[in-house]
Amino acid sequence: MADLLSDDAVSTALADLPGWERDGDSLVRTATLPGFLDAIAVVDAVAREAEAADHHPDIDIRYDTLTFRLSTHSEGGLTAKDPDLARKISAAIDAQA
Ligand SMILES: C[C@H](O)[C@H](O)[C@H]1CNC2=NC(N)=NC(=O)C2=N1
Repeated sequence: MADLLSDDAVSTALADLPGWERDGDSLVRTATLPGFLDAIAVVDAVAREAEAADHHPDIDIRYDTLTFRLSTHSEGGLTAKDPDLARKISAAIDAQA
């Protein structure tokens, strides 16, 4: 169980998450990596973080471009788990870019 974030709390979290935007009940980031294998390396790193957190993003893979979408399905919206995983996804992108 995790509390839904208020609109203000979401805005505050986004101020610290360059590249991420709110889309309704989701946080979304698209990133282009140097190539396909770099993109897959990011997906692999994110998969490990997601398993550790028991919180899983939707991931769209288009050659060298990844789109991550985060929401807490069990709560029907955004919780602290979403910006927490967004930070880890951004770190994985930065490590591979
Ligand atoms: C049983 C397990 O903890 C739940 O299904 C988890 C797994 N991963 C999840 N990921 C996301 N994004 N939202 C959830 O509500 C969620 N629930």
